[in-house]
Amino acid sequence: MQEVDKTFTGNVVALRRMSMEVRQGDFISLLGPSGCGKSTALRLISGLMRPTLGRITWEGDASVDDLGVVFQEPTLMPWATVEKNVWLPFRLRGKSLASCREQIREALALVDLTGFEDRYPRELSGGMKMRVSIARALVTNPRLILMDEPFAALDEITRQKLNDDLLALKAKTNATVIFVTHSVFESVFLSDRILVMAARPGRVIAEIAVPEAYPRGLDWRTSPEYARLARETSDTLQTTMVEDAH
Ligand SMILES: Nc1ncnc2c1ncn2[C@@H]1O[C@H](COP(=O)(O)OP(=O)(O)OP(=O)(O)O)[C@@H](O)[C@H]1O
Repeated sequence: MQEVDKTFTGNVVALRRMSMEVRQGDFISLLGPSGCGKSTALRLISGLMRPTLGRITWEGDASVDDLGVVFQEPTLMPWATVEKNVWLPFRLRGKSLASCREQIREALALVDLTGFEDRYPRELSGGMKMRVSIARALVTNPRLILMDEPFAALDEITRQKLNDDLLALKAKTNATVIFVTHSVFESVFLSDRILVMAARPGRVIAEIAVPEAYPRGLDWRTSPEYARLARETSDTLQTTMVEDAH
């Protein structure tokens, strides 16, 4: 993404000169206050919208058709079983359920839902529904996973558990992830790069590196380096609020 601008009608500058380079295996967080353009950035990357200015380019065999997307709401089909929900990306590509069963089984195993294939969404907790949604995003083995505040609606304990699970999954698959969040702690825990954004106009004001190796767990969450980076990130975010107040 190079020097991308997105302006909506009414002259709302949702993004100004946003640049970002994503490499295989990166875990990047977009962190910022409401309205700073985080979701707009994801929509541009996913091709749901086009930039007003600037370019988004894909290198090698990466492409906009090779994405998995996870939203804040799990957006499962209530009338379909877990297995059929996870089958959806394949179904949209014209593949039969029988031909995808093995991949669906593997994706459900990755999110710890083996044995839940025949359940319906109403029989699952909020955290489990989110895991189904993650399995659906992973099932095609996409080059890039976009996650838009996936855990924001969950309670703190479930959220921490899913953060741990997401990193375990990253360790297993070396997934490349762009993760939108409002949470300083989540961004420092999960990512290796944090892009701190400010609103009006939406833009990146700082990039903070988190040079801690994966896998990360409780030791990382309770380490002095984690606390120091959370402080630095929080202070940087604070400057966006001060600007906002003026
Ligand atoms: N389709 C649209 N038409 C007009 N304005 C829009 C549209 N989508 C977003 N905006 C505006 O663009 C700006 C950025 O919105 P965006 O949803 O990307 O922010 P965000 O950082 O994801 O916010 P939040 O954290 O609240 O989800 C906001 O001012 C928003 O009102």
